[in-house]
Amino acid sequence: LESAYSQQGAAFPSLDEPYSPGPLNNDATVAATTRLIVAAAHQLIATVREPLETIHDYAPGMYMSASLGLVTDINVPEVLKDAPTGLHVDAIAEKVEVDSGKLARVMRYLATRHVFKEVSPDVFANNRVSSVLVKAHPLEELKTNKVTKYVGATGAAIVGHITDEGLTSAPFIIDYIRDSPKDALAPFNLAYKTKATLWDWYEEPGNEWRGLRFATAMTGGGERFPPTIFTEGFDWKSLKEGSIVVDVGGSVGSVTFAIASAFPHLKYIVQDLAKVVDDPGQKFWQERSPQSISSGAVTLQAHSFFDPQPVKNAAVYFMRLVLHDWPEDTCIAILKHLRAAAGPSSKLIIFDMLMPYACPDPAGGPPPPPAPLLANLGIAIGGFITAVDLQMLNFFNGQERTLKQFITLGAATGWKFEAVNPGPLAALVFSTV
Ligand SMILES: C[S@@+](CC[C@H](N)C(=O)[O-])C[C@H]1O[C@@H](n2cnc3c(N)ncnc32)[C@H](O)[C@@H]1O
Repeated sequence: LESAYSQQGAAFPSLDEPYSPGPLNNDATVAATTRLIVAAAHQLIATVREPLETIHDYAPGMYMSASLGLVTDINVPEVLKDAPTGLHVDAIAEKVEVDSGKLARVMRYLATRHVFKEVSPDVFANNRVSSVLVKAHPLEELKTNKVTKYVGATGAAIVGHITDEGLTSAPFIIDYIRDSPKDALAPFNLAYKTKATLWDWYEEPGNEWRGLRFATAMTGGGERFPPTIFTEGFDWKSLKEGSIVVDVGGSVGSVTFAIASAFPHLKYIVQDLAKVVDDPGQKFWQERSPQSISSGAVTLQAHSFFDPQPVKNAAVYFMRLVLHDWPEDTCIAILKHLRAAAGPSSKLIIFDMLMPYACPDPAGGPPPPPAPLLANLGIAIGGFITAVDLQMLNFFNGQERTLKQFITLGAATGWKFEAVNPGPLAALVFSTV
């Protein structure tokens, strides 16, 4: 890593400095090397550590969620943004209006795990990790305006979503799996005593700001994946001028933005629930590319994918990270609506993660990493996917699926599997049978 950086005339970024995207941010070799180091370091820790110590580290994982949730909610990274040498916890506590002694304990818990730096006793500064939680508005606005608080701050929005409705629901995973309660869609429904899906719950009075936060989190979730996954996952150039591409459950349309920027000869329709396309959706495009909307190149359309698909015979229907939100029977309903609207040459593209086993897959797959590393590189690759998988269970009884499970879903709904472009987010291409 050091030599790759020095070839660029840059030093490897320091953990003590706030994050800024370096010259090798999207470099595939650097990313692969980083993953190997992370997987090896984590496996080494598990190997050498006393097992009880490992368990004592894992079991209280909820304190990490609670601590991250607190500092994000009360805007600590924002307060530290303009104090590169750090601030005494008394000064931080005064600005964020909480008890200083308790805040110091949370800050030390996090600094011990490399989120913030304890520069000297009780003096804390942002580091590379905590700095990604800085929000996009002045502190006074953050304190008073819950609705706009997370807008434009994807890292904070992801943490907010996970450590608020996610953390509240997670303990109910135990009851949900052990007792299989018949009338609960997911652990979330047990926790909040509601029959509403998370999406409907976001529309209830008092929760709208959480829905908005989720939309911001999704934009950030999307930025995690290089745009080449979408632009190279399918041969968009082969489509005729003016062909229609539908982004189903597209949220604000961040994938469409990546594809439309590279392939302006196509017409795009981003569909999502009215709340999403009308507000954050319009804002997203007004900020990035208002001419795409005014020229008609991109249309935002309120549509539920449980209703018949209004755009018939599109060249492509695609979905990113939609099917993982839903259990099998619901995915089948969504895919059948698309199949009913499809024409003979329509394609379906599913951008979703493929669940990798922690052991070699007897059915094949990419070459395994060097022994004795786990086949899914442990926390370096499998860590994120298995966490999102449990998150999908937590909120929706959804799941991350293996390639075989996607092919089966397609076959059950009239979509024939054609090809897969693997990667951090796979692009699975289907055609009509
Ligand atoms: C996990 S997000 C993915 C968003 C987007 N595809 C992306 O990758 O940025 C799932 C999306 O499904 C949308 N959604 C939920 N229920 C829906 C429905 N019945 N019809 C259309 N969209 C829906 C949500 O509003 C949310 O934007």
